Amino acid sequence: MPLVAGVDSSTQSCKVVIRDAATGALVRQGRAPHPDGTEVDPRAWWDALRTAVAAAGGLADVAAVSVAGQQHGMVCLDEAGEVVRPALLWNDTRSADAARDLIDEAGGGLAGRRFWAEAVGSVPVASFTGTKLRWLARHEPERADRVAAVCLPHDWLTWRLAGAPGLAALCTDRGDASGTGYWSPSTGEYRLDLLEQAFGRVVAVPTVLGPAEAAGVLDPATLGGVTPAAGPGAGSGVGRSGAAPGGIVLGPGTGDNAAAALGVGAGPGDVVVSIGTSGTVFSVADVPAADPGGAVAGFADATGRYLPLVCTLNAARVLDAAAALLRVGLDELTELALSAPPGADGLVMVPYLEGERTPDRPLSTGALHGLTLRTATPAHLARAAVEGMLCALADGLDALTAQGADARRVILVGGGARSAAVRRIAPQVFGRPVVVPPPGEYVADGAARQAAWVALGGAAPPQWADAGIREYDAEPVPAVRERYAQARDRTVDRTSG
Ligand SMILES: Nc1ncnc2c1ncn2[C@@H]1O[C@H](COP(=O)(O)OP(=O)(O)O)[C@@H](O)[C@H]1O
Ligand SMILES: O=C(CO)[C@@H](O)[C@H](O)COP(=O)(O)O
Repeated sequence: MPLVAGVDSSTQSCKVVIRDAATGALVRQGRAPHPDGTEVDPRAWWDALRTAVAAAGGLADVAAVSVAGQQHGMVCLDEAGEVVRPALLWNDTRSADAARDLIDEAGGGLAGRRFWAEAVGSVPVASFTGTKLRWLARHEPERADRVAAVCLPHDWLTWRLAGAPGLAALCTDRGDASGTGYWSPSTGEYRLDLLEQAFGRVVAVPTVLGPAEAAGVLDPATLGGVTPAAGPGAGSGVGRSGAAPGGIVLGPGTGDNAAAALGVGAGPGDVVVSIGTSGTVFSVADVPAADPGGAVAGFADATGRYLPLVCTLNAARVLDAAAALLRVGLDELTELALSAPPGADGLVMVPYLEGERTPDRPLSTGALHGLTLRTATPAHLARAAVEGMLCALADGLDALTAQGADARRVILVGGGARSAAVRRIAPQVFGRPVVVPPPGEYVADGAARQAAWVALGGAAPPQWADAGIREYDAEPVPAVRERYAQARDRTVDRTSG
């Protein structure tokens, strides 16, 4: 059976998995770090992809590869296909004013938000590509003048794998297109009028492919010296082993959350909570969402359906920050958090360390409330960090269910789900059991499953064996969320200095 590769080019790193297309069995994998920051030269992602592919033993023996990536990042290209400026990422909040302006231009207030929710499924926030284009047009007009095409991180990487064959060859998928702010999940069409409104003129945008439509063929020269397979089970040259005679097919790819939904096989009644750099809460739906309140983004998924999603800017890094503050590792942070009582005796952390997207408070800062001599301990702080991060996600879960999501099962994934404290405290905060698949790369797995769908054909992605799940249940502790609700609006904004 052929092998397939899935890539997750996420905020903090690039991960590559090679799996058996028919069974989904993991054959080999690799990873490489990304630079820090909310503004990144896309060439750094390309270098990381090459390194991760090499660490995974190369792609010589795979039949198809799909790239999933962090959503929304603005990658601007000039006529020659060169990157115009470092990409502004989903967690870069400099375009918050642009988001507000776009809402105001549509009538402001609820009317403005309703307009956007109905037009493109989501109310603009600083994360979305269209607001970043508005920021570019306003703040860097000379660079803006050079822009001939705009695409997203996964679109650009797929295009590079194809050998960067001209701007007309750029392509994307429904899932990632739905996070731009100028593509409508309900009609399946670009809203070039809204792109023009945001940027001042229309530029080239990627063709939106169907869920299992090929994006082209990998140009082996692009991976240079890292293509030859080196790992166990690897083949020995393009066109040999499982690779298709016509070359390695490129799948359409998708946004990382849509890929995670594919990777965990999310179905009716499932809500996925992902704790990575972002915290996301989402489900797969048969009808598009349009939440004028703005908490739920009405994205599309990677199978032809929809992916209503709530995203916070502050998730796994809240734990990283708490560990750094306490000068402990993540394992010790877990031990500390679990040694404090639920509710941390009233210590509450509002986790807006990077500003916040949901609720829309791009300038906010984090806060600690309830400090007393009793709660001024490392254990209380560790517990408050885990609970505060989870309370923000629980608010997201409420927003998603208010939009009609059926949350019979919460599936917890992402780097933060590796923390035993997160796994054990989540049911107390969410008020329902959570299931946790074995630690893995579910975004890259979803991309691999899409690649298998492209390689094998068929009306639906191939069924892969369930990785097995572990259920965590605990008595709900409503007081934790009640106390958080008292605290979450009491934060100060960051100063310009
Ligand atoms: N055992 C652990 N406990 C808590 N956090 C962890 C643990 N292992 C990894 N992480 C965190 O997970 C994050 C990376 O998760 P990941 O889902 O790969 O993020 P992203 O997809 O945004 O790059 C890092 O911030 C890392 O510190
Ligand atoms: O902006 C969103 C979703 O709308 C984020 O979920 C990004 O897609 C980044 O994901 P991670 O790197 O945190 O997985």
